[in-house]
Amino acid sequence: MSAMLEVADLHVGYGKVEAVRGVSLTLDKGRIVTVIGPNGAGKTTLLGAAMGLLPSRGVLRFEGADLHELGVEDRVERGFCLVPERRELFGEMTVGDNLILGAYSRRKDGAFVKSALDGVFDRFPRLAERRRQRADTLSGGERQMLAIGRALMAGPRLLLLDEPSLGLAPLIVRDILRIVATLRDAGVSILLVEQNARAALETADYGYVLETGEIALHGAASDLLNDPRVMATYLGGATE
Ligand SMILES: Nc1ncnc2c1ncn2[C@@H]1O[C@H](COP(=O)(O)OP(=O)(O)OP(=O)(O)O)[C@@H](O)[C@H]1O
Repeated sequence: MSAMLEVADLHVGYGKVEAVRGVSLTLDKGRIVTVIGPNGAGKTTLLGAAMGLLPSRGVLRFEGADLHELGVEDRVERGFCLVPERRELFGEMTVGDNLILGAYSRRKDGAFVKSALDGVFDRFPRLAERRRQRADTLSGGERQMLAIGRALMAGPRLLLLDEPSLGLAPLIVRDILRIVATLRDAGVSILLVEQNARAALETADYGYVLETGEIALHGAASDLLNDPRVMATYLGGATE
């Protein structure tokens, strides 16, 4: 089976500074692949290149098609959707209106928008309860749910998630990542970038460790959770 997303020897830089240096990874359809690593390792940069927000060189293919030939909108059309690290919600708009913006590319198809909205509200009852509330009145966890919900409004096939656990309490992180796992079970493929290595590896099928722009280690997520190097550096020294 060929990979849904194939990245090989990818280089991404800001001017002369190379932030991603020869990264290779693959993501098979219906899987959660996580990229873990410390602050500044290049995780966000990697997602930016995959989404087409940053120029890159190397192999970048989606279902066999060369992504370098596709702009951001083409990638969205093919089913890419990025949930950015800062969530980037419109605070003064209601929860419902933020969600509807997520279906912007299909805004003229009222039946699609309604059914997508119903789908998000089924998945996130908390957002349904707060649909008329301003987004800036939500808690951190609810904002992350809204950011993911807005991405789902576009009907994604590949979700790029940038640090969904950022700033959230451990119990909320668990809730959010449980939802991420249900999305995978519903057929959405997921590239999950995280600093919270344990939570990410407990959720993902496969993991890559990114250090200063290079893949230091990769393997089945369950193996990485028990890898002494990962344990020592990213999991606080021991498994629970
Ligand atoms: N706009 C930019 N201009 C110049 N350098 C940048 C820019 N954005 C990121 N960098 C640099 O690229 C490197 C990788 O940053 P990146 O944000 O991709 O890391 P990260 O692993 O996502 O870290 P974090 O968890 O802090 O977001 C860092 O050295 C960072 O300082």
